Amino acid sequence: MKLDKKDLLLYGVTDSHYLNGRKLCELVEEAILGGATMIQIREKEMSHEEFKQEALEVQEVCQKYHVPLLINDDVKLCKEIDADGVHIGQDDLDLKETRKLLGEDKIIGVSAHNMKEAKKAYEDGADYLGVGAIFSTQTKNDAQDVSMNTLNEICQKVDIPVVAIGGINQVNVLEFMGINLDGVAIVSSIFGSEDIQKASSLLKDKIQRIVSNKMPTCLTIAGSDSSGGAGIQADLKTMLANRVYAMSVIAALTAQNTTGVDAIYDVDASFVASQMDSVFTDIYPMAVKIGMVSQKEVILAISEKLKQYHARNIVVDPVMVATSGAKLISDEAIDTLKENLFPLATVLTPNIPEAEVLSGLKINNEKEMLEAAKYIGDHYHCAVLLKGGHQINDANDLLYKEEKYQWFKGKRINNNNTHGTGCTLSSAIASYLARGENLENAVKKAKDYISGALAAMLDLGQGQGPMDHGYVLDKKD
Ligand SMILES: Cc1ncc(COP(=O)(O)OP(=O)(O)O)c(N)n1
Ligand SMILES: Cc1nc(C(=O)O)sc1CCOP(=O)(O)O
Ligand SMILES: [Mg+2]
Repeated sequence: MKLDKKDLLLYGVTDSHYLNGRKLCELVEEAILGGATMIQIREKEMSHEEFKQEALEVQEVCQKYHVPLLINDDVKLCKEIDADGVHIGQDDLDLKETRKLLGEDKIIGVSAHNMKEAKKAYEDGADYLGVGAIFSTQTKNDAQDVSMNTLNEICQKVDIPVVAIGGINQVNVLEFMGINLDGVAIVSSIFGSEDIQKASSLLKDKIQRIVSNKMPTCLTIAGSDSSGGAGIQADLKTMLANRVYAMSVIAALTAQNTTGVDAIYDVDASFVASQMDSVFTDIYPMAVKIGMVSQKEVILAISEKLKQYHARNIVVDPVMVATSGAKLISDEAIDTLKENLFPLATVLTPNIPEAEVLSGLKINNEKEMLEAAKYIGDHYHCAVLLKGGHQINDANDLLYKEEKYQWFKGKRINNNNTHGTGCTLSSAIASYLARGENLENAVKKAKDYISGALAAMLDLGQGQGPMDHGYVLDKKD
C-alpha cells in the first residue's frame, strides 16, 4: 500500500498502559470509529511474541475499516505479518536498509527533529515525517523538544507529508493553525481519554479544519476608537483590506473623533482575558497585533494569555507617547509593558518619541535612530521597526533585526489626515506575518499599503482625519 497523505490526518499511536482491562484492538476500534485515519502499534515493553499477537489482532480491526496499520520500530515484524508499514526513528534501523527489507510498497515513516534529519529522510525515500516533540509529553521519556518554527520550516521546505507528534491535545492542536502540516500523531489524548471515540472525533474535526484552512487569521488587541480611524476599528479594516480574517479583543473603549479623545472607559483585565480565551480556543490567530494598552492589570493579563496559548507573530505598537511628546500612559504601565509584553514581541513599532522613552537616548538624526533601535532590540530580544518622521526624515523607517539594519524608504504624501497611521501600519504588518511573509517583506508590503491609504486622500472630520483603509476595494470595480 502506498501512502495517501489524507491517511495521516489523525494518526493514533497505541499505548497499552491505557488498557484498564480492555483489549488493545478494542481501543483501536473505538479510535477508528471516532475518526482515526491511521494506526501505529507502539508497545515498548512487550516481548516479540506478545507484540506480534497484539499486532495481528489490531491488524484485523484496521483491515475491517480499511485503515492503514504501521508497526513502531520492528521492521521484521512488519514484513512477517504484512503490515502496511513501519515508523522508524533516528536510532532505529537505517532507512535505506529498511526500504531494502520492505520494498517500495510499504509505507515508511521517519522521525525528524530538525531540518537536516528531515532532508536526509526525504532524500533517502521516507514516505512521511513524524516531527516532535512539539509540546511536552509524558508518553516518551527521551523525546526531544522541537519548536513550532522548526516544524513550520520543515513543512515548507521538505516535499513529503509531515505529521506533528508529542503532547498534542484538544486545546493545543489549534496552535497548528497556519502550519502546512498533514496531520497529527497522538497517544494519550486519544487512548488515555475516557471516551476514546469522542476524543478522536473532536480531534479529527479540529485538525481537519486546520489542514484545509486557507484563510490567514489575525487578532488585534487594542482600544476602540468610536470615530473608526484608529484603534480596533482601523486594525479590523486594515486586516480585511490585506485579506486576512480579523478578530478583536477590546482592551479599552474611547469616546473620540478626529479632534481628540473625550473619554476613556477601561475594560476589566478579567474580561480582556476572557475575550482572549474565546478567540484562542476556537479560531487560533496566526498573528497578533497589540495596540494601546494602558492598565497594568490588563497588560499582565494579555501577557499571561499570550504565553498560555503560545501566540506567535506578535506585533506590539508601544503606544505611550503622543505625537506632541505627551505621555499617554503611566510610568507604572510602561514598566509593565517593558517587563512583561515586550519580551514576547516579534517586533516593536515605536515612533521617535516612544523610542526615546524606551532607550533613554535622544534621537535627532538617522545615526541616533540606529543607536536607539539597537538598544531597544538588544534589550527586549525582538526586532524593532523605528518609524521615521518627526522632522528627522520623511517617512523612512528603520528595521533592526538580529544585529542587522534595513531602511524602508517611504513615499512623502502630502496628506494631513494621518489619524491612525501607527495602528494601521502595525496591523498591516501583522496581516502579512499571518500570511506567511517574513518580517522584512511584511514591513515592505505594510508600508506600500499605508502609502496607498494616505494617497487616496480621504478627507473626513473636522480635525486630523482618517485614511481610506478600503482603497484597495476600488480596484475591484
Ligand atoms: C508518527 C511518529 N512520529 C515519531 C515517532 C517517534 O519515533 P522514534 O523517534 O523512533 O521513537 P519511538 O516511538 O520509537 O520511541 C513515532 N513513533 N511516530
Ligand atoms: C511516540 C512519540 N514520539 C515522539 C517524538 O517526539 O518523536 S513524542 C511521542 C509520544 C506522543 O505521545 P503523546 O501524544 O501522549 O504526547
Ligand atoms: Mg523508534
